[in-house]
Amino acid sequence: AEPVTLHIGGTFPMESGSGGWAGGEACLPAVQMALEDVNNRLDILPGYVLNMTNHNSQCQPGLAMQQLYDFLYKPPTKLMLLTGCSPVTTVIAEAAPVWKLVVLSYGGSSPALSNRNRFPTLFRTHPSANMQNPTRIHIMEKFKWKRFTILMSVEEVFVTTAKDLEALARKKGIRVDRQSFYGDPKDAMKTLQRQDARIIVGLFYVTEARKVLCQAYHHGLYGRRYVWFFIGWYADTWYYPPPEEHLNCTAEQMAAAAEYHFTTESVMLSRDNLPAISDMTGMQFQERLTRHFQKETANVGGFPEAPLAYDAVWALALAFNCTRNNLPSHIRLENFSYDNKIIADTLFQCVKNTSFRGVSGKVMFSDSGDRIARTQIEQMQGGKYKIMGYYDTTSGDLEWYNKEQWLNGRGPPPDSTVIKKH
Ligand SMILES: CC1(C)CO[C@@H](CC(=O)O)CN1
Repeated sequence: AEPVTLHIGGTFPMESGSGGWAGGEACLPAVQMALEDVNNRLDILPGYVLNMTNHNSQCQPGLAMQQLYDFLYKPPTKLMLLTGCSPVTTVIAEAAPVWKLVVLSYGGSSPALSNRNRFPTLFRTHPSANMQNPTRIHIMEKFKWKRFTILMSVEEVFVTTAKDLEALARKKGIRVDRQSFYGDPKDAMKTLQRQDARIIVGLFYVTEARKVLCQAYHHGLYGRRYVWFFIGWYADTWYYPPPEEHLNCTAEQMAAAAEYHFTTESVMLSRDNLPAISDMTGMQFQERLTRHFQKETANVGGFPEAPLAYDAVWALALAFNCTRNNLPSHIRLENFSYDNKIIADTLFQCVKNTSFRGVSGKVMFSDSGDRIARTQIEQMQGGKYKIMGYYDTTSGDLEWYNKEQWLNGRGPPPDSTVIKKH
């Protein structure tokens, strides 16, 4: 018999529009690869074939609303929606429950998306930006730093991340000061100097990071007595000053200020040699996806997040499979409609119980639908990032390689309030 088609909708930000994330360039091919792989598997959804209608959201919420309308009011009925960047995920995941739709986001990092009241049916294979906070606190404790300063740009994702970081620090008796800025960090940097800030966690996009680094150089806020934490998903050479940004720092000055800074980022590609459920290891997936592009993958939007997009389709397919096996005999998956509570509730439970080895690592969701992922810590040494270790939030274990370096080879700098032993 002909296989029955199950339809899904997907939005992909192919251009960054107003400075958003243009991750669709790599994530759309990754999703299409996953749909092909799942449809070729006889042991998953036998008798069914998955089909996706996709739109280019340009990371624009307004455009995404129009596309949601298109998904909903143009047949055929969709059983689930895939979304990319946070602003689009926010509007679609807030509306979706009205049509009893589950939303799976492969690119939403905003901590605000963990709100189960606003987004009751949202799950994301992309970790929340908050996932890095327990790691940052663990490192502060490891080096016995009792005080640090958050320097942040006032975008929502950084404001929410900073709030979570402060709350965690307070719980651990670590003092936190916070300096925020929008666009130009100059005044905030002057305040850091006045407050004798030594351990600084930076929360901003890469363009602001370069301005901060150049200001740090000119204010002398670097070297033996300072430790900077930057976000780890900037490009490896992010601190080279692009001429068009007119930073009044040379490459050497930027490199000097950047030396020995730490970064934290969520692990998005499994390093396991054990193959994932798709029979590929993370590396094999990456090699296969690279063949789709004629240019350097470092310049392909969303390439680091592609494993998350690939695994989102597997999570969706396994949840459909689970739903098929748990429906009452008189109801079939293809009977899904936007007011069918039994299928919607069964599907929600199946997604909630997701647990499989993906190319991005173990895929599991917390009660708020967040991706549970490990964090990677690196340090800039001699202009190159070196992996310092991994932190597993679930177990609280820090796998540390003892390769960190400090200026003049001595131990970590004091945070200027460490109670000196008399
Ligand atoms: C790590 C990054 C770049 C964080 O922003 C995500 C996009 C978003 O949250 O809108 C994509 N991944």
